[in-house]
Amino acid sequence: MNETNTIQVQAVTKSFGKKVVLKDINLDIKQGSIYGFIGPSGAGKTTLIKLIVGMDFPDEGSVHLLGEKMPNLNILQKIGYMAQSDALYEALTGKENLMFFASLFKLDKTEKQKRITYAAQLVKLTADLNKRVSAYSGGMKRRLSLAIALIQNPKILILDEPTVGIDPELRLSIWNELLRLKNEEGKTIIVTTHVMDEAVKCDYIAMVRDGSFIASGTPRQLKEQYNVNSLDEVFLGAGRKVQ
Ligand SMILES: Nc1ncnc2c1ncn2[C@@H]1O[C@H](COP(=O)(O)OP(=O)(O)OP(=O)(O)O)[C@@H](O)[C@H]1O
Repeated sequence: MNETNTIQVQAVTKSFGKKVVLKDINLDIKQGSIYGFIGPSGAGKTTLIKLIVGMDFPDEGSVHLLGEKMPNLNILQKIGYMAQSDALYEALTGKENLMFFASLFKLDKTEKQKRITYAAQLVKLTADLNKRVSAYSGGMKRRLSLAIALIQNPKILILDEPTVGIDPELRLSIWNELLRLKNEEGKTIIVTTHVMDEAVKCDYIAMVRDGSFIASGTPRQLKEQYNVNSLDEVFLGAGRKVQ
């Protein structure tokens, strides 16, 4: 398998009990692109992300990252994952959290220090690094989680609603950095979002509803296909088509 096919999802199906949460999902994500999953609450976005990261198994089908079948512990160093709920050590400071997560990866001392400084600056937490996380606001915790996802300089970033609870100015600067990481460093990024103005910044979008992709393509292709001017209208149009 070629490394340019960074993420491949083939005919994936997943159920919880009798509820089918993902139905025959196929994805082929090339290196150096941003892929967005957009869709209403309960559509199956987080479940799909967990299968891609290797936190759960599909019932049918397969997931490959960088040519390796998932789940696979050997490539964890290459994946930065930010979950929807923050998994932080509240009794530790922001810096201690970053140091802890950095120590899980193979980084030498200088590199570790450099990455902590970079990640903290990116999410504008440098001035608050010595405060305990229990004193952080919700938005600060999201920002720290994002910094942790970036700590080992992974090739692949998988971010579940990374900008929820973050103010518009910082959201913009985080998106600018995601675009830079893609353009200059060739990172491959998956994000989930409810926000159309973020979806527009993705190279490809999959609109997810009831466990299926109801539409997918570049933002431009989708608007042309539905002959509309906004992704909101594409989503409404695609939803109507499947009803
Ligand atoms: N571990 C689980 N056990 C049972 N049902 C689950 C489990 N995880 C998810 N589900 C169900 O699967 C469906 C899809 O959930 P999922 O979290 O993937 O949606 P989502 O699109 O990420 O929603 P949101 O935007 O609210 O995060 C929901 O109906 C949810 O209740």
